[in-house]
Amino acid sequence: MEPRLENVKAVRRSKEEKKLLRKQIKASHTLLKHEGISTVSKPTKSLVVANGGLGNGVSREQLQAVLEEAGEVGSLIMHPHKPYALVTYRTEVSAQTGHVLLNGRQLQCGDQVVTLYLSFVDSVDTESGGCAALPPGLVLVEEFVSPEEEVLLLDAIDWKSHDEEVTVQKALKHRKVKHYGYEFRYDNNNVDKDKPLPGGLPPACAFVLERCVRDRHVYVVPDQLTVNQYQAGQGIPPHVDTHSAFEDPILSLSLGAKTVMDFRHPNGCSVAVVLPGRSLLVMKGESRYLWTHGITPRKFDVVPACDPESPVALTSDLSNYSNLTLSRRGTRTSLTFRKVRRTPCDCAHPSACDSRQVPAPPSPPSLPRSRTDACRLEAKFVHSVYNEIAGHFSDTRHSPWPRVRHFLTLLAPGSVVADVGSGNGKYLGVNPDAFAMGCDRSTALVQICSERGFQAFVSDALSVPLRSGVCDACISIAVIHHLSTQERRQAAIEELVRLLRPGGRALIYVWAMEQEYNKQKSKYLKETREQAPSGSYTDNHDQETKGCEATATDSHNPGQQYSGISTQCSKVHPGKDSPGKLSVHTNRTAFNSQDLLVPWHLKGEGAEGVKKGGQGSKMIRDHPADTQDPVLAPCPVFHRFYHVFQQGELEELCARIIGVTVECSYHDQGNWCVILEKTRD
Ligand SMILES: O=C(O)CCC(=O)C(=O)O
Ligand SMILES: [Fe+2]
Repeated sequence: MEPRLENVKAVRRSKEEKKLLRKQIKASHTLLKHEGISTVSKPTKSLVVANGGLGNGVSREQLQAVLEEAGEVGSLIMHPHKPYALVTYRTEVSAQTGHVLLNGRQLQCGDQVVTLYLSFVDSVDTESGGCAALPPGLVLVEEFVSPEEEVLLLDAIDWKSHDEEVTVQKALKHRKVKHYGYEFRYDNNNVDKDKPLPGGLPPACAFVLERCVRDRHVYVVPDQLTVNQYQAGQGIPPHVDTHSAFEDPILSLSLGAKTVMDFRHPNGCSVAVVLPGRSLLVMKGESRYLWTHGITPRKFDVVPACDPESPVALTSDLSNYSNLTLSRRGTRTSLTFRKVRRTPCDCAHPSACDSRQVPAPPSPPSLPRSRTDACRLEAKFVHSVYNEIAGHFSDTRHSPWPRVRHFLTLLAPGSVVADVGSGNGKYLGVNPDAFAMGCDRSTALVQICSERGFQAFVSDALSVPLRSGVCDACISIAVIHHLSTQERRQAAIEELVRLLRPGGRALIYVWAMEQEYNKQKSKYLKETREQAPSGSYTDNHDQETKGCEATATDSHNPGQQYSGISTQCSKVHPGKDSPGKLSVHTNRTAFNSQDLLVPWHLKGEGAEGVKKGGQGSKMIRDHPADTQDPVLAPCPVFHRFYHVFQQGELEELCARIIGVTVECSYHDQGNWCVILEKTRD
């Protein structure tokens, strides 16, 4: 009996080990795919700890303690929201011990358990970023009021009448809001300027206002106050305070627990600002008019680890930091003081200004009649739009489409692949054995590729700066439909063919006019607004569905700020009045013309949290952007030009090109696709 038992035990152990190894390999594939981190098999001093990130709810202290079981830790890098950490031990022996000892280790993080998987990496960049610049015009004044004054101010807020109005359930879900001076109406994002509230501002606030004037933060005394009280887990969606409602600047006094406020430029650049209790935030100029501000609803913030409990204001783009930790949120009350505006806003940011949007709608563009027209149309309705929406666009693009992945994974090791129109680079890491280069017309998207560790450069799809015949394969996914004439669409395919060596293959995807094929509706049509609420993104086949969709708020939000930004056509309505003009497509409906403008509703940071939580990476799940929140985030609308392809059109275009054969063509979730082979030079 003895030996048999021993045998069973041995088999069991090795099964567990095998399972662990499988999971570890899977984790390192995920790291490569989503984070661009390559692991190596030979031992080094550095390890990537999958699932050991701040994004998994693991705190720095907790992870450090576990890692030190294996030896002395030289550096530990934990980036905000990421599902991994990077550790460098003092010696390779310690790293090897850590690799053996800690693989599969389970950590209790709040009410969830995470399992760590460790793999060696070649080296770790230990650069710790400094403080990022604040958005222009933003000033943070620490210790603006004393602890005694803080108590006095908090006592002066009368929540009683507020609490009677809201049900317990609502109060639990949302931050508490109370207005003084004038009511701020969330239905039209404006104030009733002719209906001042009785009682004005609480007298207890007078000293704050005097101090603000004394210190020249404002020149005109504010006459409106909004008090927001946030419990841990509550937030405010990203928004710009309506230009036509309030003057510049806006002052926000933070009382109680500190929080992190996120500022975001329309180009996607974001800065997280730690607001300590008793500090005054002055939003002026660009930071007041152009950048959105918001607080992501979550229970922990990621803050620099140096002194997380200190009230010192640390303003930074947290993604530059390596030395970060989690800080539990508490109750924060903010007093936002504003001056009601009596004349239309004449700020320097008309693209974001609701006062500027009353004039007649700008005329929609027509289909181009010349090469110059086409370039102009694409510059305005494709290139500049992708630059403006790059951050949000990238947030909605994570999973490679299976058939594109399949094409890439079949390539022989060492193959050279060009992804022409690589977007955020989601295909560049799919086949680690191939050498993939990305290029895109959008500088902002190329920047995102580089940040993810991919090779990418800025290039027009019609003239890629690579030698002819250098590629074994090319992909062009959701790119050619953005070209506005047939000549240019054909030229884009010719350019792919030029890059291929004889025998090389290209995979092309374009959006299909036929969104229903073989009696099957594409996901784009199937996902109704209710199924895809604002900010809820899942990534799948349909290229242009997540994010360009109209959201539930659109139709109920007459006060929504349409910026139209670069496109200037957010109020374009096609049809009878504008013959020959491009029509604006209604998202998630069938196409009724081949050449059209497709709206993209730019969302802020709130959506990001949802996306990250939904990636299966065990990230802390930020509360989904709260569509019920009374503050409606202004949602600028951009329009992108598309030529949707009819059945057979893509093949026909390929057939015009000499030295090419179409190997196969298919319909894939609302796209027409071909694989072509270059038969000769
Ligand atoms: O809580 C804060 O500091 C900001 C509040 C705010 O942005 C607003 O009420 O518009
Ligand atoms: Fe605000």
